[in-house]
Formats: sequence, structure tokens, C-alpha cells
Amino acid sequence: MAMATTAAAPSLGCSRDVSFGTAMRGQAVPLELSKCRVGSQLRIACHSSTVRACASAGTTTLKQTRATPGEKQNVDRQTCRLALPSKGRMAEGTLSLLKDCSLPVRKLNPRQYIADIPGLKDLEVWFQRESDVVRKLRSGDVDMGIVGYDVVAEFGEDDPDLILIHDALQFGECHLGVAVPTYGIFESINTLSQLAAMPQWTSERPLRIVTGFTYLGSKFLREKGLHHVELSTADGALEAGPAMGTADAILDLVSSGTTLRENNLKELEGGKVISSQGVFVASKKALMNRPGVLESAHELLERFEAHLRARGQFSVVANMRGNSADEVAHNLLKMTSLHGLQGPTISPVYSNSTGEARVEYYAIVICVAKPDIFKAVRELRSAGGSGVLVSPLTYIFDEEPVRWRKLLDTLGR
Ligand SMILES: Nc1ncnc2c1ncn2[C@@H]1O[C@H](COP(=O)(O)OP(=O)(O)OP(=O)(O)O)[C@@H](O)[C@H]1O
Ligand SMILES: O=P(O)(O)OC[C@H]1O[C@H](OP(=O)(O)OP(=O)(O)O)[C@H](O)[C@@H]1O
Ligand SMILES: [Mg+2]
Repeated sequence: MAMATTAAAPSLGCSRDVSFGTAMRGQAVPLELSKCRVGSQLRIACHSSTVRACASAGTTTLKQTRATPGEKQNVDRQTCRLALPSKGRMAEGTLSLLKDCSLPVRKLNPRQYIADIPGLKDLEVWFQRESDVVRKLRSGDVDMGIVGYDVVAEFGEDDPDLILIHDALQFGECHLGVAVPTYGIFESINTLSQLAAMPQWTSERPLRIVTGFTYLGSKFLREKGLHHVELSTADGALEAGPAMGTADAILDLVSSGTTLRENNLKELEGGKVISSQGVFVASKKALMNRPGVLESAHELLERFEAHLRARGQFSVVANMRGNSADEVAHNLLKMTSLHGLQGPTISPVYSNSTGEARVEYYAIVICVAKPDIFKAVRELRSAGGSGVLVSPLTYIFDEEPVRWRKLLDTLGR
């Protein structure tokens, strides 16, 4: 297996000092590695599979270390760090969210892993695989991150240092669930309890489940009382496992359900482990101790809240016929979709059709939830409205976001 360089590590200054190029499983270990001794100061960033490859090559006594909670690195770092997914759908979703919040990420070239956000000074942006975003939050190498909740739950391992500042960024929506084949011994199995009760599973022949979520998976299955279970892992295309005969069931992410259907699999009732979407997560220690982190988190949270709130709403302006603002208000408030955020804004429209200033119309401004827009237009017309203008909103800045207050409470502020 070819192993890619992890060139960001030395500049990230985290628990590794150098990186190396490629090595083939079972082949000679690269020269630099064979020179390195356990206990020396040389720390190497590599894929975890590399450590296994080196061990099987038998040329090194290299020890794999994982950043663990409390094992804080980079204590002297002066800058705040935000880690973002380096590839895939979550990278796209994150970059477009930040752009929509007028915080475009500036990356000098596509293969560089460091970037910045011109709108946020004193903040470094680092691109990392999602699992590494969570690991580096836990090790103190980065302060904040945007990733899928599934990754926080899996690699965060319930670490109390990880705080979800925003738990619903409205992209990357999916859930983690158990699925079995639609055919054979599973034909009449539709729930997790039925799966657990199948006589086939014994300690000699456990239920084999393939998943990328071993932490969440084993915890969930234990809690649900499935005892004779063996989890195996794969990096992708897990849905092939049952048909290939390498697994009986899968525990994987589901969004539209197409991949399950196309591979003759069905989800089990009671088999949903978690729902997931993009989240804004931070290290509690960093929020409390590193100067500037809380301020950056506040700025990001305010923008996310204002943008996401606005994204679901239209601004509607219309002229309403009426004898008084009170009468117009009364007519509007009778309609279910015309209440606005706090209530409609109503202002007199002065015309001089008769040579003197007269009020025949009132202009109203309301916010309407996007799914309700056509109902709102119908209701406006029936209440005497005309000239209805509908525009998208960029931000809705309301009072202090509830999530900000909640964060301060969590931090004891
Ligand atoms: N089908 C999906 N629809 C929506 N979001 C998804 C879907 N699958 C995964 N996600 C979300 O996107 C995250 C990253 O998944 P993605 O498939 O982009 O990366 P990966 O599986 O780690 O890598 P790759 O598939 O490129 O090898 C997941 O952790 C989850 O939060
Ligand atoms: O319910 P659906 O909309 O079909 O989406 C679910 C699929 O999406 C993800 O896979 P991905 O596309 O990332 O491929 P991978 O298995 O190679 O990771 C996930 O692992 C499922 O296989
Ligand atoms: Mg994937």
C-alpha cells in the first residue's frame, strides 16, 4: 500500500517532526525510519498503516503513539487554529458555508494545507482529514474545527474537552445505522431486536458487522444487548461486504438510502446509532485558556447563526389596502403564514392622487419561511395585498444567539 506524505505535520508543530514519502507494505523500511530509535526526539507523521507495515518489515522497533486527551502539545503556540476537512463533501460544504458567511478561505495553492480567512485576523486555518481534525482538537494542536458530527462522536470518544458550539450547520446530513441483506436468512428480519434474537449468532460464529465506526458501533451494540458480534473495518464501499461474504451486516452512513438499495440491503428499525450533519466544535481548554479563541469562536458562531437563519427565510414586501395600520395588522395576523419573526412591520404609503397626501395603502415587511412562501402570497392577496416583492435574505442577526449563551454557561462564564 502506498503511503502518502503528511507534509503539514512539521509546520503544524504537532507530535511529529518529520514526514516521509512512500513505502510499500512488506518492502524495506525507508532509510530515515530505520535510523530512528524509540525514545529519540525524532517524531514522524505517517498513516497508521505505515506503522504496521514497518513492524511487519521487521526492521524497526518503532512505537506508534496517538495523541491522547490531556497530552497537550504546542502549549507555547501564540496563534488560534481552525481545522477544516481537507477533502470530500465535508470540505466542499465547509468552504461554501464560510464563503456564504462572507468569510472565504484564502488558500495560496491547492496542495497547501495552511490557509487563512482574510475577514478573521490572527486565525490560522489548517486542512486535515476529518478524523485528524478531531484527534488534533483532543491533543491541543488545533483549537476549533468544522467536521461531521459522526466523526466527532467516533474519534472524540466522549472526550469532555470537545464542545459542540454549533450542532447543526445544515450540510452533510446523514445518519449511522445497521443494515442487513434483503434476502436469505435476513429476509424476514426488520428490526435490531429480531437480528439480536437470531439463533445463528454464537461465540464461535458471531454476527460479523463491517463498519468504519468501531467506537460508536461496539458501544451501541453492547447497549442494545447484541453479544455475539464481531466488528471488522474497511475504508469504504462497506455495502459490498454481505454480498462478498465478508460480513453479515453493515454499520454505515446513510443519506438518501440509494447505496443500500442498490446493494440489496435494508436498514433495521431500532438500528439508528446517531444522526449527523456538519458541526462547529472546539476544545474547551483552548476556549478557556488560549487568548483569542473564544473571540474567534464568537465571531464564527454569530455569522453561522445569522446566515443559517436567513437561509430558510424570504423577505416579503407588499402593499395592503386598508383604512388603518391596525386594520391591516388585524387582517395579517389572522393568516398563519404572515406573522413575520416578531410581527409584521406596517407603514403608511402616501399618495397624492387627489392632489393632497392620502393614505390608501400600507406597506408591510415580513419574513416568511421558504416552504410557506406560496401560501403566504395567497394569504396576502386574500387580505387585500398587491405588488408582492419576494427577496432572499443574507443574514438575520437577532438577539444574542442562544448557542452563545449556552457556550458561556458551559465555560462557567
Ligand atoms: N452520503 C452522504 N451524504 C451526506 N453526508 C455524508 C454522506 N456520507 C458521508 N457523509 C458525511 O461526510 C463525511 C465525510 O464523508 P466522505 O465520504 O466525504 O469522506 P470519507 O468517507 O472519509 O472519504 P472517502 O469516501 O472519500 O474515502 C462523513 O463523515 C459524514 O459526516
Ligand atoms: O444513502 P446514500 O445517499 O446512498 O449515501 C450513503 C453512502 O455515502 C457514503 O459513501 P461514499 O459516497 O462516501 O463512498 P465510500 O463508501 O467510498 O466512503 C456512505 O459511506 C454510504 O456508502
Ligand atoms: Mg465516504
